[in-house]
Amino acid sequence: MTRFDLTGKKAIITGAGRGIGKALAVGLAEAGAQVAVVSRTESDLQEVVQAIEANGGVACPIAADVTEAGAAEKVVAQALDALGGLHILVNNAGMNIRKKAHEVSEAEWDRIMDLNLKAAFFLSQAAARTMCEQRYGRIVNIASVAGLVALRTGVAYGASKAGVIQMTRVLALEWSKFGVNVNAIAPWYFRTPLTEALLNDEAFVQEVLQRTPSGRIGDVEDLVGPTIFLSSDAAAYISGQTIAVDGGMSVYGF
Ligand SMILES: NC(=O)C1=CN([C@@H]2O[C@H](COP(=O)(O)OP(=O)(O)OC[C@H]3O[C@@H](n4cnc5c(N)ncnc54)[C@H](OP(=O)(O)O)[C@@H]3O)[C@@H](O)[C@H]2O)C=CC1
Ligand SMILES: C[C@H](O)[C@@H]1OC(=O)[C@H](O)[C@@H]1O
Repeated sequence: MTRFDLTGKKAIITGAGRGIGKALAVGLAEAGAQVAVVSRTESDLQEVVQAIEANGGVACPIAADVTEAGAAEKVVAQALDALGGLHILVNNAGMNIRKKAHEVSEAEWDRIMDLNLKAAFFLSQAAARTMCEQRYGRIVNIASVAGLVALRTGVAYGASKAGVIQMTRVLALEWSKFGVNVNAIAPWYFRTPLTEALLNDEAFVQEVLQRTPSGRIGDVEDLVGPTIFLSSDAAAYISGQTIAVDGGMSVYGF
């Protein structure tokens, strides 16, 4: 078994109904993990489960709104029941409402924070009870380069993702001694339903490419390898880190 093999590992991936989370769920299953896929839309989840099973993998759907009170405990309990254990949590579910700072409402701020940061924390807290007790766990938080540098994508979103990055560091400080490593991935633009409208505007795409040394928009497959790595034994001594998967964007000075 190679150090990147996830055979025998049980994983929860949130936001796995489409976009990045769907690619991560399929990828972790291909690497050997049994996966619980979480989102609100059951039909999306069934499609992902069928795709994983068609590849010979094991998956179970958990339809849930992770921002609901008590959802984290329920999702983790359902995954433990369905998979018989838990080793990996990928906090991927996230959303954005792109507004200038003058225009952001309290309700919009709360919606973004509730999903991107609060839900990720309480799912981590619920999963870590099992992970710390068994002295093994991998938590991978999907942040954004918006949490590292200032983007035009909105202050609430950027603050939520910066919060995810700092939450990653503090949870790593508390839980690494139990063999529970907590890391984050910070993507730049990838073509998904979340960014479809933006990336259908060729002028906007050209602006993105001008800030991207690699010269291309990310493909969701570019995120699968780094997520498998951080979920695997190969990352046994890595905790609290954020890996920018951004084509070099976050280091582009001038
Ligand atoms: N695409 C990009 O360019 C980038 C994305 N990211 C981050 O990557 C992550 C995934 O983004 P992306 O794949 O583009 O987003 P999508 O909007 O394409 O997919 C989001 C997924 O999350 C699920 N979801 C949304 N709200 C909830 C909820 N309340 N409870 C449970 N599941 C929910 C959606 O399913 P449903 O609606 O059925 O619940 C869907 O499966 C996010 O955290 C995003 O911030 C970061 C940088 C760049
Ligand atoms: C790179 C950002 O995270 C990107 O910006 C957006 O507008 C989308 O919300 C993506 O998350």
